[in-house]
Amino acid sequence: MSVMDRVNAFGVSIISVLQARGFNENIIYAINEASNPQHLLMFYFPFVAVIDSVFAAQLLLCMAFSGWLTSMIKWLSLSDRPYWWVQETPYYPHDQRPILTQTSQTCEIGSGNPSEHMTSAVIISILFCMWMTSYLDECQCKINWSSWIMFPFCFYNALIVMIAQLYTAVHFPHQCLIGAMIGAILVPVLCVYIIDPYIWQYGAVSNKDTVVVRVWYVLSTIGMTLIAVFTYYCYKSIGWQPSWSIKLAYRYCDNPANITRTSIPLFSIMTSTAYMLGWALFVSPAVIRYRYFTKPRSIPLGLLIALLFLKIFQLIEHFSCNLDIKTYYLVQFLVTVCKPGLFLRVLPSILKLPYFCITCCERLALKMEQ
Ligand SMILES: O=P(O)(O)OC[C@H]1O[C@@H](O)[C@H](O)[C@@H](O)[C@@H]1O
Repeated sequence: MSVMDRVNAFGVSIISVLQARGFNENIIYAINEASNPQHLLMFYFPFVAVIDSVFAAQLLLCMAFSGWLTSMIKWLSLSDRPYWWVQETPYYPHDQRPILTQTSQTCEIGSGNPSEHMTSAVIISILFCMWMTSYLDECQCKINWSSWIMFPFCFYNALIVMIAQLYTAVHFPHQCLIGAMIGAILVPVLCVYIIDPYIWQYGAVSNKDTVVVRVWYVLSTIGMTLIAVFTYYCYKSIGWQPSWSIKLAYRYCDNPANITRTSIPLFSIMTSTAYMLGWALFVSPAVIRYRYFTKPRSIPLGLLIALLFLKIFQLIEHFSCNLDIKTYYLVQFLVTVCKPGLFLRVLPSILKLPYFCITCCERLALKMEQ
């Protein structure tokens, strides 16, 4: 028995205890959906962008980079998920194999380590706390005990998502902990060394032309894409089957209709690099002009337009999902690259339009009166 088998078996015992205890499945499903990395970028990001472009820019890069990193680690770690491991492993004697209940969210098809849901949950929690702290500072509401709320908030958020992930038998506990750790390390590193210096123009980037910095970011994204492609073909050349986990998922998933093509690491890498490219192309220090305290801006109009954009993306998704897989990926890639431009450049400018029109009308009326 390997150490990994023992760790996995310990995880299966925890999952069995949770499943035996029973939870409200609708709440568990909602928690998993709310921490789904694709949903965070697809739905949270546009609405966060309406409120605060700096928060949105931080969220976008942290999520995109973590998507790329976790997918790469998944490829390298080649790790199992509980729902198929219990049925495959020789660890248990035949008559003592535990039975894990499967739900409609169990059949994830990528390899299991780390949990991307956990990374996303930790990222959004920490960023939200950072944003809240800055908001309270701005409102002169310096609350000394804010850290007493913020840290437990992040911790309980992570714990709730971990329980939901374990309950659905998608991950082992250690995979959740590794996912959480990645999120907790990535946010400070990316914010302190990349995002904030660029947006607030301090440190090494402050002496450089924005265009030069942007070119560097684009080249970095291309480099990361090449690393992913290189890893993929290196693996293939040594006889690794990228589809190994997909085959296991189809073999052991009770209802294969629950398997979605967007849950494979390749799709996650494609969307992550597209978001990073969009970030490199469209994020600039100008995003500080559109923050929660910036006036005058019409937030209801912003929310409406964000909904409209989302509807358009849904339609594109609807029509492109019948295309062959390569064209589908290409369409998704192009749409994803444009999203940061739409939500961080176009949308904030539109929010100022009603006030601009009112000011123009007032000036015109004043002139006519004179
Ligand atoms: O590693 P996890 O938490 O199981 O997440 C895997 C995948 O889960 C899917 O539900 C998401 O749509 C993907 O974006 C994600 O890559």
